[in-house]
Formats: sequence, C-alpha cells, structure tokens
Amino acid sequence: MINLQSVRKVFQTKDGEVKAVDTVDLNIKQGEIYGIIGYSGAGKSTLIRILNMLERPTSGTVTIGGKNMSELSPKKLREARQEISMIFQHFNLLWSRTVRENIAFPLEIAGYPKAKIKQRVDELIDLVGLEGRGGSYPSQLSGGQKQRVGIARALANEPKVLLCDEATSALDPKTTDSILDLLVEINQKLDLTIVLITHEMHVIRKICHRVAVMEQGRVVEEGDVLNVFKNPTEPITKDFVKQVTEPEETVDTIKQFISEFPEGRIVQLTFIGGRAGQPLITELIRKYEVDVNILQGKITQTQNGPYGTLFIQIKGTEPALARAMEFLNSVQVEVEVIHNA
Ligand SMILES: Nc1ncnc2c1ncn2[C@@H]1O[C@H](COP(=O)(O)OP(=O)(O)OP(=O)(O)O)[C@@H](O)[C@H]1O
Repeated sequence: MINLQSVRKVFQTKDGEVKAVDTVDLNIKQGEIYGIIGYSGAGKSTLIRILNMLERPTSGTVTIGGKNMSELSPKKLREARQEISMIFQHFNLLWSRTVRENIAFPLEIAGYPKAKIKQRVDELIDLVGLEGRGGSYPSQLSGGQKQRVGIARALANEPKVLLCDEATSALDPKTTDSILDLLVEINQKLDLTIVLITHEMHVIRKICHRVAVMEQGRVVEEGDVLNVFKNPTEPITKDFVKQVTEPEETVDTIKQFISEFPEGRIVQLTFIGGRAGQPLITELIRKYEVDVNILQGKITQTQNGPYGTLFIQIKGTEPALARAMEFLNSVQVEVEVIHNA
C-alpha cells in the first residue's frame, strides 16, 4: 500500500544542513495500523508529511496505492491527496463553523450536492459518536470531542489512508484511550490503513500492528509490535518498551522481594502472545506440589495478543521445584530465575 525507498529529506538552514529524514525504507500494508515512534526531533513529522507530499523528499521514492507520489502532476497529486487524510495534535478545526459544518467542509470543496452532504455528515457523526453535538462550535467541545470532529472530517471523502500526527498527545489518558479505540474501530470497519506518529509507547502498544522506531532521521528498528516488545535490540527501543512493561520501580521492587521472600525461587515470567490467558499458575500449583505467591505483575494487550511480566515466588521441596521449573520452561513463556535460595 505504502512503500518508501531510500527517502531522504535535507533542510538547508543558516547553520548548515539538517538531515531530518535519512535514507528511510518502509513498507506499510493495506489495512494495517502502523506506528512510527521517536523522541522530539527524530524526524517523525517530516516523514509523515512526506507521505502526502506536504514535504517533498530530497531524494528517494514514495509510492502509495501504486502511484509514485513524486512524479504526479499537480492535478493528479490533488486527486491522490483526496485518498490520504490527516488528523492533528491540535485538531485544526475551523472555529467559526459548527461540528456539522466542519465535517461538511471537505465535501463542499469536493462539490457534493447539499442532500448528499447532509446524509454523509449524519453518517460520520454517528460513526465517531458525536450524536446530538452537530450544532456545537469547537470551543464548546472537550478535547476528545474535538478530535472526533477531526476524525469525522478526515473520513468525509472516504480516504484509503489516515495519517495521525500525534493525534492524542494533547489529550488526557482516558480520552486518549477512547480516541485510540475509535481509530481501531474505523480501521476495522472501513479497512482503512492508518499511519501514526507518536512519542508514547502506550499508543503503539494499544493499537498498532507494526512499529518503526526513529532516531536522528533513521529507522533504527522495525517490526511486529509483539516481536519488538519481545526482542528490542536498540537502546532507544528498550527505553520505549520499558515505558509500558516495567513499572519504574522494578529494580527496587525486585531487591525488596529478595530480602522479604528469601525462600524458594523468585521467577520472572514473560508472556508473549497466547499463553497469558491460560491458567498457567493454577496448573503449576495443582500438578507440581509447590506453593506460588504472586508478587507483582503487569499484563497488557497489544493488537497481536497479550504481553506482560509476572513475578512469582515458588516454594516447595527441591525435586518439586525442579519439576515445576521444567514445566515452566516447556510452555510458551520466557522464564528467568532472579533469585534461588
Ligand atoms: N522546515 C524546516 N527547516 C529546517 N529544519 C527543519 C524543518 N523542519 C524540521 N526540521 C528539523 O528536522 C529535524 C526533524 O524534525 P521533525 O519535526 O520531523 O521531528 P519530530 O520527530 O517530528 O519532532 P517533534 O515531535 O518535536 O515534532 C529537526 O532537527 C528539526 O529541527
């Protein structure tokens, strides 16, 4: 669906050249939610703006739906852009227009008849959950509602691709989650390809199928979200993964476990994919004559299944402990013994 080959963007500034995007290759599939994560200045905004040619790449090719975006005539580019919509961190709504009028705006520009516009706006208001707010002005809406208007407006022309530029960064955590749920819903209902940029791993964890990690203009790591969670190789990726898997106090907590629970073994289980939903601990207690204490745990859901860690203390006779460990090592969880009395 979206293919980038050796894309570079170099800005000339008074202080010299800035390589905002440095030789990036990406392949994003139809119907996928693809996340690009990086800290401020990594080049994410420049890269996402290159996708709809708001920024022209210095070199390299950008192909969307089979069209080489750099080679399109101005007319063809306008047509291609109708299929690529965008939502923004600060919503970019028209403040003097009501919700209905904001959503209708792209349809008016495209020259749709009034009756068709009314019908489409009604559908979109339902789709994004803004029933009863059509006559309100943006200033009368909460942040989450404003972003819903932004999403409805972006979907008006039935795009194939939705670009999200830090679309939830201005929202509180609860509202962020409700907007992310809405993005998943429209991705599934409309088979829409979504590309989003963010600096929050929570956003990637919750809704993306695949992720690219950017640092200094380059994509330093890329892959299925669960695989990246499982095997982050770059230090920056490890930092991002920690944001959602490890409470900050983990190191201290482990030290405390060891001093408080000196008997048996303290084991860290890491669940990736299907196993987290299965009654592993019950099986352990029933079959292996050991006592299990759950010390701390955090299991989170990703688009590709659960991911998380659980710290447990296992107590029992040495043979029972050995059998229990053998069982744990045989199932699809990663097992790390962090203390052995
Ligand atoms: N128009 C421009 N002219 C010169 N330099 C630019 C321009 N736009 C971006 N840059 C530079 O390119 C680099 C990447 O910027 P970009 O905004 O793409 O990063 P980002 O990851 O989106 O960061 P943020 O999340 O803070 O927006 C930065 O060093 C920035 O200063």
